[in-house]
Amino acid sequence: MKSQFKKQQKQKEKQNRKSRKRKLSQQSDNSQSKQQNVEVSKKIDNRVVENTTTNDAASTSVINHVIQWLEKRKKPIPDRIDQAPSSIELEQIMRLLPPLKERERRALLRFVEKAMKQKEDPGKEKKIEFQDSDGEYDIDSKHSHDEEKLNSKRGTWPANVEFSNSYRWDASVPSEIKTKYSKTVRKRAATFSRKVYFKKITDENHPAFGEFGLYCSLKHAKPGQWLLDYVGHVTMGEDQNKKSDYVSDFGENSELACDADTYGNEARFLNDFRNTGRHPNVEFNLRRDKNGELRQGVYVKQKKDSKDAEFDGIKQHEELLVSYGKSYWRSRVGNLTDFVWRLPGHPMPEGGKPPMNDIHERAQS
Ligand SMILES: C[S@@+](CC[C@H](N)C(=O)[O-])C[C@H]1O[C@@H](n2cnc3c(N)ncnc32)[C@H](O)[C@@H]1O
Repeated sequence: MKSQFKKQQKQKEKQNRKSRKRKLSQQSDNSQSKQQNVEVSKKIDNRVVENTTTNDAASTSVINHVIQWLEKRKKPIPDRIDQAPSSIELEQIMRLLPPLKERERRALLRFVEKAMKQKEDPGKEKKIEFQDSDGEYDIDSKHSHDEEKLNSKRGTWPANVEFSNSYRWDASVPSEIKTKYSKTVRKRAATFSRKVYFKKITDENHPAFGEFGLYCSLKHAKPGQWLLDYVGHVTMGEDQNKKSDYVSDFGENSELACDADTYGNEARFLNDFRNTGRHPNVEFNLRRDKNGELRQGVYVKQKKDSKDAEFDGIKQHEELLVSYGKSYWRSRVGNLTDFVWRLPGHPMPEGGKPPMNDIHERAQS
């Protein structure tokens, strides 16, 4: 009895699907012929006629997208949708649907809106996603003319450092910690970020003259914008290499250390603001990526957190500067007051950079 009922149900669904397909192809034929009519009338009297076709075709694809979304989630497709006029609005379609959860309603609306937008301007949607999401490491698209120009500014990646956008977990990190921070690790492309570039510092007055620095390649990086992640070899904090100059605290309780000395990405070239005459313009913030992996993001500072009253983001070719924290410097140079010779917002002192300002020399003395 049950199985016969099921059989009838299945047959009904099959018929519904067929009639839906027929209807959709009729609708698209209709809209095509309407489109031709509009074209013809334009040619005859050379006037811009209201394009009714757009509305019809748009609603047809709205229905299409709604059905596509429901089918993918194996949700019943009500007959009422099949019988709906092609001019139906998305809001009305939503009312014809089986009761969806609020979360599902929002997901469906987002899906249809995105699909419609992409149809209007297929290039636009992709571009926005590329610039603002953390999916940047997934994309292997063609470079624009501007990017090529910026690429030529980029320094040569040091041969002794393995480039990667994924963390390398030390075998000694307990598996509970590793899974807490990266349940499903996404394979990231080993490509440079398009938002930043690194190059040798040629300004003799710069405290890190002769080393590398990290610069903004975007026309304007807005306050609060995510730029890239600090990536490296991850160990427990107590196991960190004390001789490395590239260690950043990591983990929700800073129980880990992320060392980019011989493994990592461009974020390893971030310099500290001290003695540059500038305030820090970026900061580290922990974030979870779309798969829930914990990442140490490098973000443009928020206006309210900047010590520079005029701060409004970072301009193209401006150096990104962070604060390493006092303890980083104390462990290397001892007394910080003696080490700092130029304050933010202040000009170069007369006579230029003082002797013995190189932190490596100081550390050895
Ligand atoms: C994480 S690395 C930064 C990138 C480094 N400049 C490079 O070329 O690899 C840290 C090292 O950069 C240099 N550095 C960064 N900020 C500095 C500053 N404000 N003054 C002097 N040296 C700095 C120091 O040599 C420090 O040990």
